Amino acid sequence: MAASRPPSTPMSKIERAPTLTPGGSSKSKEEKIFVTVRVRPLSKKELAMKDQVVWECADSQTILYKGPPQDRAAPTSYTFDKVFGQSCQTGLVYEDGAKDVAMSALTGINATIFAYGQTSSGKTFTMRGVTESAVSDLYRHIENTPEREFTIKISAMEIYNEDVKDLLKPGSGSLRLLDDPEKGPIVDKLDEQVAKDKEHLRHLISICEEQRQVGETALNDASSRSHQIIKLTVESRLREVSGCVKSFVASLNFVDLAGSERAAQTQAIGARLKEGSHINRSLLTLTKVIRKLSSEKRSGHIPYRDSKLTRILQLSLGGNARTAIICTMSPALTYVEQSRNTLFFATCAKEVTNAAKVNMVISDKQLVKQLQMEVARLQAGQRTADHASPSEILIMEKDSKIKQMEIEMEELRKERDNARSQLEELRKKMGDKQGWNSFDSPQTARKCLTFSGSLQPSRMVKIRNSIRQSSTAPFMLKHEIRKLEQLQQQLEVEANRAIEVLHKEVECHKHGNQDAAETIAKLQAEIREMQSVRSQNRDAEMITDEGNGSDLKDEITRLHMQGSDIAKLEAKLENVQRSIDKLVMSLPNAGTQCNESSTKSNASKKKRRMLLPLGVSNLNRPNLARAPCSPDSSTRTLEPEVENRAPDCHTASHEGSGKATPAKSEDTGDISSRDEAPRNRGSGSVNMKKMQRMFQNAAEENVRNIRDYVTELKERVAKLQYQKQLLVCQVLELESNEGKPNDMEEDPQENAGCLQDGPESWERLFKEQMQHIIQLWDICYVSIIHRTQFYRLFRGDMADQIYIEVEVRRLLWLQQHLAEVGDASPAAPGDEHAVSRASR
Ligand SMILES: Nc1ncnc2c1ncn2[C@@H]1O[C@H](COP(=O)(O)OP(=O)(O)OP(=O)(O)O)[C@@H](O)[C@H]1O
Repeated sequence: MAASRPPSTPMSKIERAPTLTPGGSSKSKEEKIFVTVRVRPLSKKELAMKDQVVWECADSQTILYKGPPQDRAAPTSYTFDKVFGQSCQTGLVYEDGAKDVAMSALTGINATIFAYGQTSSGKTFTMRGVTESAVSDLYRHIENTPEREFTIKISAMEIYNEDVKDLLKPGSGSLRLLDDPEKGPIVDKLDEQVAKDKEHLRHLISICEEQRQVGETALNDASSRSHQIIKLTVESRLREVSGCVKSFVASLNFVDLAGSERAAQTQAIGARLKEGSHINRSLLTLTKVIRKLSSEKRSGHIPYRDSKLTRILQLSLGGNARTAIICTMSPALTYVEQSRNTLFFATCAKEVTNAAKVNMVISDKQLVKQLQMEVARLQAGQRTADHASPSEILIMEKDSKIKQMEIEMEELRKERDNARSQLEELRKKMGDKQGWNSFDSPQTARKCLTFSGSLQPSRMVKIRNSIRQSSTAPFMLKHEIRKLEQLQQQLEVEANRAIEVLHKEVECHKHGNQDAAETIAKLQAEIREMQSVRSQNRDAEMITDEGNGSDLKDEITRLHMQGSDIAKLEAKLENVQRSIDKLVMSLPNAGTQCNESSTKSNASKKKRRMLLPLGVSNLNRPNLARAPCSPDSSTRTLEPEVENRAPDCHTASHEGSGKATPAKSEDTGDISSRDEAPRNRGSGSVNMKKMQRMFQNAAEENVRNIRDYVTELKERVAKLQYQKQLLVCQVLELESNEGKPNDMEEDPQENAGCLQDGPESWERLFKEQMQHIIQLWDICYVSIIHRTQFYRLFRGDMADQIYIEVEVRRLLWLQQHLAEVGDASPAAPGDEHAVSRASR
């Protein structure tokens, strides 16, 4: 029943109702048509006829039949959303019966208010007041809502004799009805005007009323002969426009129907009769539609299309709109049947359910802008994909390659990190096992310094780096220092032994050179004295070494102290050799075999004197950068197999002299060998001269052998001196680099790989390094003398590897130094200018 209707929305809420968020409510809301009944007062004619008032409003929603009993089946009480008695003003009817629905248009909800009733029941009277109030309220709301911009448009039509006519455009003829898929039925070419303001709208509305077909009937002097529909389109949007803001748009229809009439009562004839016929027919269709819509079985056919009125009002009848129907009726008994029909219609109408929803649209301007942006985006994508210029294609390809390279670089970084971590683990393990800070065996040290590969530029850099790493390692230097110390001691012993043997040989050789013998004896005494001093020093050094290990600086200092000793030894050997040379020259068989070597030896001695031997006072970098002193004055080629090796007595003596080795006879002091003694004893008839000559020849041979042996010792001492110099260079380099970060990454992996290399690899590496050294000699203006000495002394023994590396290291430093002073251009071999520079 209508009694269960929710109360209408107060106007105050409508005026300041919060604006709905666009898109916040697109869901429809079902709502039944709001139906009210207004009973007008008795008209003058009804009063004149003393017609009886038979309808009375019992309350605001109930109307009762108070007249004489008629049809017992007819109800006497009707309830609606609102009933307005004879004294109610139109304002109240609007407020309570239409305003809520009308103001829905401000929030995007379609709204329709129409009046239904018999002719002269007061439909036009009511609708004019309702429309006027709604217009007033619309503009009042607009004025109170400055944040939104509103637009109100008006169009108006009448359905007169089933023709649709434009009330704002008189003479436009009958307009067609079209079905729009979205909007529903629309009137084609219906004029629509924008109301500039409230007055303008009122003016336009008044024009519509003036254009409406009105005719005089018996019941109404100004009877509306058509259905009038004034349509207001209300649009609103926020004034601060953003891209996503949409507008509300809704239609507010004011429908003033023509009244049903009975021809007998209206006494219509002619046109009026025809009009009445159309009116009644369309109203009958409306009634059918309402009845259908109000029935429980709504799924059946709704005859909207049976009349233009129902077609045009289709959305307002059971569709997307809120609808309010004001049914007007006369209270007179005379029209009780028509009033009952109205109440029956109203009763049906209040059962019709609509499904109204907020209508949001994007304005054309916004829509165009949005579409333009979308088109631009699509065009850009299309151009990129299909119509890129050559330069754009190139850039895209580059970008793709860069991305690919970045990916590959990332993979390489990961591989590098993995390799480093694995290497670090390997180092730790090896460090734990053998202790990288202390090499106990020369073999281990040598393996650590092993290189392999070809002498490509990159390989050269690796060699340099490895040299930097390996040759500057303190433990390696210490090891080499110790080795040199041993060699030095060994040479001292050998030299003393050789001198002793020589001395005995000379003493036993009666016709030997007495001066030489004295000289040898004197030297022998000096050497013994030197040995005694060396033994004391060595005892003290051993005490130091038994501690926590001596400092490298101390080591090299001690080696230098020994260096003075070995220099003395070298000088003594020089003297001994000179004496032996004199002795040999005094021998009867002294031939030309010795002349050549002696001549060259003397020349070498002169050269050697021109060069300063390395001493303590030379321990500074510039001096060290010079070519080291020439240690040798002999032309004898030093065989690799005897280098730095203690020769045994047999190998020290040349072939054919082993049987006459003086060492074998030193115990007895006899110059004759034991092998020779029986021979002497068993040959008493032998000519003594012949015997003496044989002894003399043997003695001479011994002397020559001793001379060769001494020469060999000299060579070894010279090499020892040279090695010491290189070690000093390296120690100084190490000290100068102390605390500095290593600017080159160590490549332990490379060294680890070299551990597997053998002598063949070393031979190849030696050749490469020598090529490198020769190149650096040219670059660094190294003297020809130094080159010759180095080339002769280091012939590829693996034990000399460290000195090869040190030479490279020294030359690299020299190259860098010369580059800094701006003179590092390669010199042609034999260039005197170059020689002088490298020797300065
Ligand atoms: N509530 C009312 N109070 C006072 N007078 C009214 C009321 N309703 C209608 N009238 C008067 O009744 C007469 C007929 O009213 P109206 O023209 O509005 O009827 P109608 O239903 O529109 O008729 P029709 O269908 O023929 O056009 C008018 O003169 C009008 O002034």
